[in-house]
Amino acid sequence: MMITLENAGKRFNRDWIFRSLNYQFTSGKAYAITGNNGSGKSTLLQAIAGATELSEGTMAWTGLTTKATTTATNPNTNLPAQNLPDKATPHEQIHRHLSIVAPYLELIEEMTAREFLDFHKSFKPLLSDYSTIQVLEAVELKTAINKQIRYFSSGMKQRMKLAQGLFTDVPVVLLDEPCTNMDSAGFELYQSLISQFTRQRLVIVSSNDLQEYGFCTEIIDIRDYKKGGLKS
Ligand SMILES: Nc1ncnc2c1ncn2[C@@H]1O[C@H](COP(=O)(O)OP(=O)(O)OP(=O)(O)O)[C@@H](O)[C@H]1O
Repeated sequence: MMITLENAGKRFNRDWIFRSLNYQFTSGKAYAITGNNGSGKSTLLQAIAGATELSEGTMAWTGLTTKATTTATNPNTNLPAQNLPDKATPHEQIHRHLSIVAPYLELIEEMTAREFLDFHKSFKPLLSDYSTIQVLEAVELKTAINKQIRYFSSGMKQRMKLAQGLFTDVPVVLLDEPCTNMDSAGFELYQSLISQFTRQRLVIVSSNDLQEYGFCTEIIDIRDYKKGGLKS
């Protein structure tokens, strides 16, 4: 699958956050969005997620396969359904195909770790072969399985967010400052999880910290897309 930005721009009031951004993100690759504080990394990530509208240009997700049966055919061509031309996913459905880890997305503090993951998987399945317990084990939170999230430390909450983000069965993983509040063991865990669970997916990391985005092969410096002023 692909995410394509064409002539994309976003502004808040009179300030352009980014502009004239042409870019194609493809499955199986990892991308980093870098830039100083307030430069627009999170804004770009939210635009890619379809959570914020662009002010100009377009953003399209194409090539997402709906699990067609082998007997389904295109009535116009009689070819198997998987040969149908790529159709852009409607923006209101994009959220179904992504997981996002971000400081501004809160956990449900009244729930225990187990309840939270069970609730989450009723909307989006976990990676096959992973039970709630196995996911919590993988992020080293098994001993906190029945603890309410409100009593978690900030680093434990971040591990919980990573569990939700990386173990959800979706093709696109968006990570905004994914190691916020993590200690050195947390960074190591993050890097190990990334190498195990993101290989076949499209991953985009918004960060200034090489420990968070060092595995990415493509770098987008948001400061390269600042040209232009207010169009009148
Ligand atoms: N809803 C909004 N309304 C107005 N301005 C906004 C809004 N959201 C973000 N901004 C502004 O857009 C700019 C980019 O913010 P953004 O959060 O994308 O930056 P960032 O690069 O992710 O920053 P940081 O590294 O500090 O997380 C900032 O100047 C911010 O104040």
